[in-house]
Amino acid sequence: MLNLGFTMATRMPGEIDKPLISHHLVDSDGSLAEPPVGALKVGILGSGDFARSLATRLVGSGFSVVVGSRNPKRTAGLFPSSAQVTFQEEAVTSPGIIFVAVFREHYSSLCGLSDQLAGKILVDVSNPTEQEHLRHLESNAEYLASLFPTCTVVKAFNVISAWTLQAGPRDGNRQVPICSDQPEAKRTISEMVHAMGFMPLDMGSLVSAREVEAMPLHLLPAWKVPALLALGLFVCFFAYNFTRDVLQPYVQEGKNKFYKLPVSVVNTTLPCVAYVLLSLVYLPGVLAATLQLRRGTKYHRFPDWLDHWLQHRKQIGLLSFFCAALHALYSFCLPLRRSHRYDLVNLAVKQMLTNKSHLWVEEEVWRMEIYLSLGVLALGTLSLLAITSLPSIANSLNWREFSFVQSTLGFVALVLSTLHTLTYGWTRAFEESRYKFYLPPTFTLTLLVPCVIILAKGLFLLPCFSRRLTKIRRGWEKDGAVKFTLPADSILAEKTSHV
Ligand SMILES: NC(=O)C1=CN([C@@H]2O[C@H](COP(=O)(O)OP(=O)(O)OC[C@H]3O[C@@H](n4cnc5c(N)ncnc54)[C@H](OP(=O)(O)O)[C@@H]3O)[C@@H](O)[C@H]2O)C=CC1
Ligand SMILES: [Fe+3]
Repeated sequence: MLNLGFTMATRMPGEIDKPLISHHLVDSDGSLAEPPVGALKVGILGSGDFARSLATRLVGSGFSVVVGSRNPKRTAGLFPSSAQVTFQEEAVTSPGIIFVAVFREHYSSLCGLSDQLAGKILVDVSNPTEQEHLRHLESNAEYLASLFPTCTVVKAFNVISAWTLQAGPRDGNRQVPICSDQPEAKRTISEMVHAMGFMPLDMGSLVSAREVEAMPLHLLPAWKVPALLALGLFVCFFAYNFTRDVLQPYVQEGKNKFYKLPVSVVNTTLPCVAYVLLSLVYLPGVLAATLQLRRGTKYHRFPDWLDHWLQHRKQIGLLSFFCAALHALYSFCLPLRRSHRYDLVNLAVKQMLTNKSHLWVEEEVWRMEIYLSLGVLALGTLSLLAITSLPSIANSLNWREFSFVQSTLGFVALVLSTLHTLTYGWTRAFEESRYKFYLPPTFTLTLLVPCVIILAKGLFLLPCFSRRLTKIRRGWEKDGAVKFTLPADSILAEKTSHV
């Protein structure tokens, strides 16, 4: 392994995360200190945004930095004073590790340095654009390796932005995926990553570079389907509520109720979306358990659609929480609307005219008290679920605690939401006057799936089903014989074992 200089500390057993070199070498006045004499020398080719941030972080982490530029005079002033900025040829002579902070299309312009670079580690930090990624079959790192066959290429740091490097690891993404065909070189760069305060993540050989380079191109891939689902539900429920609450009074009675669109209709739509989404978090688990019960074994792959659905439960749950939180906020705003005040005043005037002094419907009062309380409890439970799904919190829970919160408390949230919806509806579902255009009140549409889930969960608790499910999940087959299994299948089955 390459020696990382005399500032290296000895690592104690178990201290995996402790950097071998003290990072953030900052003077008491906040400026970056000079690297210690004898510190490991690192070269950087390029003097752009990334090179500057990298040099700053490297100097701050105790490395000696030499930058290779085509025009050192122009760029020297932009780098920390302790970094040496010189011509490319001079910069690559002494360091054993060279960061290539130039774009792929300029790699070939570095070929003149092949002799000086021979035997050294080249760190490829580049990121392709989406078009480049599709256009080139080989990754940037593999291309660099093909141009410099006498060098060892390591892919690293491409997922870290120049800004994160500059600001320090505390403000950004700490993980740095690394891959190379040379384990020794990979280890050396991992040490550097540690020293700079980041966490190295071994991605294997250089073939993985394509995957590593694709990482920053993804735009929330796990959220695409859940977000589209939530949007689709929102559009459907909004259209339904618009037809019932705005279009119908306009067409049949000539009443203009379009003012309801921004707040009232949205607020009737949001709880429906939240409620259906929450049901969709628990429905695949019920389907998976039903499939296992029917097949009598867990060693059968679930259909692809069910597997994908199971994997997206967290995102669907978080979107459900988001809609529920918005519903709570909108509900707070309802009494603030001018239309609401007019309604109240009009009601008071109407009462006076009809000589009624005391308006108090005991049943309505109770209904509202109960459904508000249940709504607050449901939102509180959903908040707990959302908080525990954050990686930092989830990592601090053991498997049983996590399963209890996500499975048991999640189910409690579903039951509370169902009760909230039922008490909101109370007898409304059966009142003929509530059916407009022959369309039933919206909440009745949302009740079917959660009720099926609650019923199924109740059934699974019955001894005959629960015993059978336990047996299946522990690997006891219908005929008593344990079949040959693929590990992937059992992992998949385990994922649903907390249904
Ligand atoms: N900016 C960022 O946040 C991130 C950037 N990266 C990667 O880092 C690399 C550099 O990016 P960035 O610093 O932003 O880009 P810049 O355009 O700011 O810098 C590119 C540098 O390449 C050097 N260079 C060397 N040879 C040539 C040449 N023939 N033609 C033009 N320039 C040349 C230039 O330095 P000189 O003139 O001194 O020779 C120039 O400053 C890229 O591969 C990028 O994908 C990766 C992650 C994040
Ligand atoms: Fe509500």
